[in-house]
Amino acid sequence: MSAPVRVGVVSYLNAKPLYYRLDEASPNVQVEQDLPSRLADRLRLGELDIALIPSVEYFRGAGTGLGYEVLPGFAIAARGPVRSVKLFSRVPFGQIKRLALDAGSRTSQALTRVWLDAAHGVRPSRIELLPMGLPVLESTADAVLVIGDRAMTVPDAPFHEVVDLAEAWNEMTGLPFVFALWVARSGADLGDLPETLARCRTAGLTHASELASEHGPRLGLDVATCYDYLTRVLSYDLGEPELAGLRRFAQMATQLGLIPRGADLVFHRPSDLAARG
Ligand SMILES: C=C(O[C@@H]1C=C(C(=O)O)C=C[C@H]1O)C(=O)O
Repeated sequence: MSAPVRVGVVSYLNAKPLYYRLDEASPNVQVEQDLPSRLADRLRLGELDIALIPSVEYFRGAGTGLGYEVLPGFAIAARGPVRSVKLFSRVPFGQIKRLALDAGSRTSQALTRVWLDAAHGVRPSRIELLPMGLPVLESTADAVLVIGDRAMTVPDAPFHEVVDLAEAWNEMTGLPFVFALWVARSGADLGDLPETLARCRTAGLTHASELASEHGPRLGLDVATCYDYLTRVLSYDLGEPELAGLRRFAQMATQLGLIPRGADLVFHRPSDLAARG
């Protein structure tokens, strides 16, 4: 038997439908859960063959010649508010000088800077990481970006202004926002993994109520909220509207120097496509 395909998956609730029972569906995969930022680093180091990585990290890898390939048709995206990517600010957005960014994120880190620049003309002079272990309310930065499961339980009340960044993006551009993509290292032999992942996504969404009941209580969220989050708030397709959102984001992030110039989308082409004619 050939070596297992090393698959990195985001540990947050939002990604669960994309790899629903993947290890049962495919015996030759090794599934590893991690934070989005860590998955990006591990894919870059060659410790994984394919991973759900922050979309901005695809462009960084592609722009530095890593030979990354996007699996067509899949994404973690939102067409309106996403609920789990929020900027909590103690001062009016236009006055943010010191910004703390969730250490688990990469894409939303860039989105925060793109949005602050485009919507408020703000480029914070001091940018730091919000460590995973630090309670959000303990950060003394002017504003704090928080993503994923923990973002959904941070109260708004202690802050001056709070924004859902996917909603803000949609209001600014009229486009969906793409947070993460399945990205493979070029040359990785994925076998029939793309087809298996498509089946997992279908099964995951069919079993969204089971995922909501399993994870809601653990995360301190009610099951109906989780179900709504998985089935209505998030979208898992990479269609034309998502691609338009992704390209616009890449353009704006490039202008701010957050992505190298010339990074373009390259899609993974199944190895048996040519054989099928
Ligand atoms: C919507 C979210 O998407 C996540 C956000 C990411 C990022 O900001 O880099 C990466 C992966 C996604 O799972 C979230 O975690 O809340």
